Amino acid sequence: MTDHVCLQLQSWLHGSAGLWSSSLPQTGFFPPLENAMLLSGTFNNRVALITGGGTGLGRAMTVTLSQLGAQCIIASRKLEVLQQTAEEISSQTGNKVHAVQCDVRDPQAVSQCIDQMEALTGLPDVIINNAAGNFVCPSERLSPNAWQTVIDIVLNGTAFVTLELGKRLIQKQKGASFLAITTIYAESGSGFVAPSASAKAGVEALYKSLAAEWGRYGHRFNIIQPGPIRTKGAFSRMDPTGAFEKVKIDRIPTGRLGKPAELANLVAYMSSDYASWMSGAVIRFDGGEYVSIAGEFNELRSVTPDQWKVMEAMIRKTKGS
Ligand SMILES: CCC/C=C/C=C/C(=O)SCCNC(=O)CCNC(=O)[C@H](O)C(C)(C)COP(=O)(O)OP(=O)(O)OC[C@H]1O[C@@H](n2cnc3c(N)ncnc32)[C@H](O)[C@@H]1OP(=O)(O)O
Ligand SMILES: NC(=O)C1=CN([C@@H]2O[C@H](COP(=O)(O)OP(=O)(O)OC[C@H]3O[C@@H](n4cnc5c(N)ncnc54)[C@H](OP(=O)(O)O)[C@@H]3O)[C@@H](O)[C@H]2O)C=CC1
Repeated sequence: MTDHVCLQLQSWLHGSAGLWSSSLPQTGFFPPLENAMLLSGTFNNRVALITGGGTGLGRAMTVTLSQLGAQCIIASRKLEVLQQTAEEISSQTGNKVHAVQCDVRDPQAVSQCIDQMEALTGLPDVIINNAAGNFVCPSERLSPNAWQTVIDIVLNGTAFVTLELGKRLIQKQKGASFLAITTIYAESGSGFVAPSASAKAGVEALYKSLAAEWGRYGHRFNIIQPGPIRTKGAFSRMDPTGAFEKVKIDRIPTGRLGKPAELANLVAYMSSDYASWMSGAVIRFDGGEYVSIAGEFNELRSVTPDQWKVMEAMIRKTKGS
C-alpha cells in the first residue's frame, strides 16, 4: 500500500499538468456577477477616456461606465471598430460614446486626439490607460522592432497620454482619476513576454511615481493587474492554439477565467468618488492565480487524504537530520 501510494505520489508530483483538479468543483463557489455594481448615475456629468475602448476589456469598461452615466471617449488606431462600438454602446445605454482615432505611440497624435476630445467633451474626469500590444515569443526570436513596438504602445503610449492630459488638467486646475491596466507578471516578470513584462513594469513605476507627485493637483493614480480574461485580442496572441487555456484554469484557485464585466466593475469603483482615498494602489484581480503559481508547495493540493496519512507517517518516522 505504502509503496503504491509513494509511486503514485512520485508520478503525480513529477508528472502531468492538470493534477490539481479534474472537474474544478470550486467554480460553483465563485459565480461571476456581471451587472453594474455601482448606483446608476454614479458617473453622471463625468467624462471618461478609455484607450483601446473599442474591443475586449476596454469595451466592457466603456459599457459599464456608460451605463453608470458617464460620457465616454474611446480611442485607438482602428476608427471603424471604434465607431461601431461607440454606436452600439450609446444606443444600449442612452449615453453618448465618442470615437477618436489615436495611435498612442505618436505623441503628436496623442496631443491632437486630446485637442479633439477637449472640443467634444472638455477634459476627462476619468482616464483609463488600457491600450496594449503583446504576443508570446521566445526572446531570442525578437527583432529590435518587435521589442520597440510593444514598449512604444504600452510604456510610451501610456506615458504620452498620461503626461499630456496631466499637464492640461493641472493648467485648468481640474482633478482626475488615472487608472492603468497592467498584468500579474508586471511584478514577477515572465518568460516569452519579456517586452510586455518590461513595459507593464515601467507603467507601474510611472503610476506609483505620479501618485506620489500629483496628488497635490487633485490626481489619483491606480493600477489593476488582471489575470486571464478571454478576449480575442489577448487570447489570439497569447494562446493561439488554445493549448494553454486548461493549464491556466487548472491553476486558478477559483477554477475559472475572469469575465470582462467583473473587471469593469472594479475599474468603475476605482475610478469613482467612492474610491477618492485610493491612490498608488496596485490591485491584483486574477482569481488567485498569482499566489497559486508562486507558492512552492501548492502542488500538494493534489495529495489525497489517504496519501497524506502515508506522507505524515513518513515525516513523523524521521528522527534527526
Ligand atoms: C492570458 C493571460 C495573461 C494575458 C496577458 C495579456 C496581456 C496583453 O497585453 S493582451 C493585449 C493583446 N492585444 C494586442 O496585442 C492588440 C494590439 N496588437 C497589435 O496590433 C499587434 O499584435 C502588434 C503588437 C504586433 C502591433 O502591430 P503593428 O502592426 O504595429 O506591428 P507589426 O508591424 O505587425 O510588428 C512590429 C514588429 O513586431 C514583430 N512581430 C509581430 N508579431 C510578432 C510575433 N507574433 N512574434 C514575433 N515578432 C512579431 C514584427 O515582425 C515587427 O518586427 P520586424 O519584422 O522586425 O519589423
Ligand atoms: N485579456 C487578458 O487576459 C488580459 C489583458 N490584460 C490587459 O488588458 C488590456 C486590454 O486587453 P484586451 O482587451 O484583452 O485586448 P485587446 O487586444 O482587445 O485590447 C487592446 C486594445 O489596444 C488598442 N491598441 C493597440 N495598439 C494601440 C495603439 N498603438 N494606439 C492606440 N490603441 C492601441 C487596440 O485597438 P486598435 O487595434 O484599434 O488600436 C485594442 O482595442 C491590455 O492592457 C492588456 O495588456 C492584462 C492581463 C490579462
